[in-house]
Amino acid sequence: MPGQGDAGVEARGITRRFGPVEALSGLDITVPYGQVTALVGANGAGKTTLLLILATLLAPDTGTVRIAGHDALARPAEARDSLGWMPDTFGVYDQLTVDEYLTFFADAYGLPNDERARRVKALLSLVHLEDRIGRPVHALSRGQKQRLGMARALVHRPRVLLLDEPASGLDPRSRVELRDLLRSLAADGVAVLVSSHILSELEEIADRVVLVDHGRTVGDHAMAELAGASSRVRWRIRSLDPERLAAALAGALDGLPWLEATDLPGGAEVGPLTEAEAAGLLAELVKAGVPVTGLAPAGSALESAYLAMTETRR
Ligand SMILES: Nc1ncnc2c1ncn2[C@@H]1O[C@H](COP(=O)(O)OP(=O)(O)OP(=O)(O)O)[C@@H](O)[C@H]1O
Repeated sequence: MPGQGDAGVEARGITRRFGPVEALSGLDITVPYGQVTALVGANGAGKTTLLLILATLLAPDTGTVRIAGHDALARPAEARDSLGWMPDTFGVYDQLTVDEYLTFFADAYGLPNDERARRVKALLSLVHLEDRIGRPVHALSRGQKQRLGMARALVHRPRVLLLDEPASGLDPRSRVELRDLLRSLAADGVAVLVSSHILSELEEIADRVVLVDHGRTVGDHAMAELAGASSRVRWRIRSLDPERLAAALAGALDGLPWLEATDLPGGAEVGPLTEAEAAGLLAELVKAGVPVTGLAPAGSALESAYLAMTETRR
């Protein structure tokens, strides 16, 4: 899909205050076309504030924002034509039916009359809500509303898609479908930016991750690069004799003072340890006669990168 500008989103030096709170303090972000970029950070890090600014719904105090090549601050209407926005909470219009709701937005985006009905039907089928046609929006469940919100964001075939916690109300099947949908949009050339706290899920969706902390970008990594990083992670140990494992780990804790161990059914979780440290611990356990049946990283590479970032910033 031909895009304007080098990337879907290019924002530089964004600052935004709310009274005494500096929500964003010089944040930079680039969201390339054809990729899913994950926006990750602790509660209050500034993710929603950033997404609202990129969606042209909130003005920054300083900085520049380009959406599909358009200056979003000087020409917000042009930027809006190029972007789809899915907020974390669903808006109003509860009295409309599901199809009236989408038709309203198709109309607002200036879709030609003869295309509107077809587009609405195709979108409802895309988010598996065809059987809700004619039903009021207020009768939808939270997850169904999320899916309708996704359809709304796609009405005008945007080249840039911004999603704030899109998976939060979804059941497991809908999450898988959301993942597939975002991957296929990226494959079509759309620049997708998605914020979420569900790191394991993002790892399967995203090509890149931008880590935000206290209103600043503190990391920008390709997911493949993170997977190869040898950072300390937590490890899950399975044992035929969990009690002996717990006793042996209690001994090991003296030699590895930073190590924390948590009992799990049938084993324990320990960490943070590098791969080499985990192998060393395993050798100690085997030497102590503990029947170990499994040793595997407990979290994802993204989770490790995130924990490493927040560990140093506490
Ligand atoms: N309208 C507002 N008025 C005052 N303070 C605000 C407002 N919006 C955000 N803030 C503050 O700005 C900071 C960043 O908030 P933001 O909602 O962007 O964080 P977030 O990363 O999206 O958090 P979460 O993961 O909890 O959704 C927080 O300290 C928040 O309290």
